[in-house]
Amino acid sequence: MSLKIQMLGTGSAFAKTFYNTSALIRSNEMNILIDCGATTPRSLHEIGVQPDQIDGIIISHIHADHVGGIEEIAFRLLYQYKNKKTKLFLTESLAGVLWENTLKGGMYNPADGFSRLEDYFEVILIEENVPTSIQPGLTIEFISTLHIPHKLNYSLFINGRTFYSADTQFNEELLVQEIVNKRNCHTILHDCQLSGNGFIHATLEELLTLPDYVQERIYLMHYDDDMMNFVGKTGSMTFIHQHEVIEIPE
Ligand SMILES: Nc1ccn([C@@H]2O[C@@H]3COP(=O)(O)O[C@H]3[C@H]2O)c(=O)n1
Ligand SMILES: [Zn+2]
Ligand SMILES: [Zn+2]
Repeated sequence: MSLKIQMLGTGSAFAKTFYNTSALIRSNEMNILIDCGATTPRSLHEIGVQPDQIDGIIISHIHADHVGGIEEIAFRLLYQYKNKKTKLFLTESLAGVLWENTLKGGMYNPADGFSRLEDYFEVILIEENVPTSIQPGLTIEFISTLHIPHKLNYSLFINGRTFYSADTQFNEELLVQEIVNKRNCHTILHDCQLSGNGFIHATLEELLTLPDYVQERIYLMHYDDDMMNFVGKTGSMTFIHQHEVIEIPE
C-alpha cells in the first residue's frame, strides 16, 4: 500500500502565515491526522477533507498548536455528522491530561451523556516505545522525547522508516545513533526554531551540526513566519511546505 504524508500546516505556535504544524497520513484507504492544532480544521477544509473522512487522530502532546482544533472536530462529528466517532490514538497518560486539562472545559456535558473522552472518541491507548499497528498498513511507535521538562511528549516513528518529531529539543544521539544509524530511517520531519535560543525546540543552529548524511534526510517544519529569510541557509536540510505531499517509504 502506498502511503503519503500531506502537511496541513508547517508553522510554529505563533506563526501567522503558516498553519500550525500538523499532517495527514494518507492512502486510498485512510486519512490519519497527526495532531490537530487550532488552525488545523481550516487547513483540512482547504484541502477538501471533511471531519467524517478522518479515520483517526494521533496526539503528540498538549499545546494548543497541536490539540486546539480537537473540540471543533469532535463537535462537528457529533452534531453535523450525527454522532460519528473517530479514533483517537494516544498514550494512557496523555489521554488523562488531554481530557482533564484541555478538552473538559468545553466538552463536559453530562446532561446529554458526554462526560468522558470516550463519549466523543473511540479512544485507542498506545503503549509508548512499542511499535503498534493502528490501521492496516500503518505502524506507529510513540517515542517519548523531551520538549518541556515534566510534560508528556512523543515523537512518532512511522512504519519503521519515517521519523516525525512533533515538538522536541535537539537530541543528536536519538537522531544520529538511534534513528538513522540503527533504524536506517530515510525521512525525518523535524521541528525547527530558526533563530534565538532553543530551550524547548531544536534550533536550526543545532540541526546544522548534524552530519551531512543525516541532514540530507531532514525536512524542516514548525517554523516561524520569517522562514523565507533562511532559504539557502539550511545546509543539506530542506523546508517542507504547507499542503506538500511526500511519500512514506515502504
Ligand atoms: N517554556 C516554554 C513554553 C512555551 N513556549 C512557547 O509557547 C509555545 C507553545 O507551543 P510550542 O509549539 O511548543 O512552542 C512554544 C513556545 O513558542 C516557550 O517558549 N517556552
Ligand atoms: Zn508546537
Ligand atoms: Zn509544544
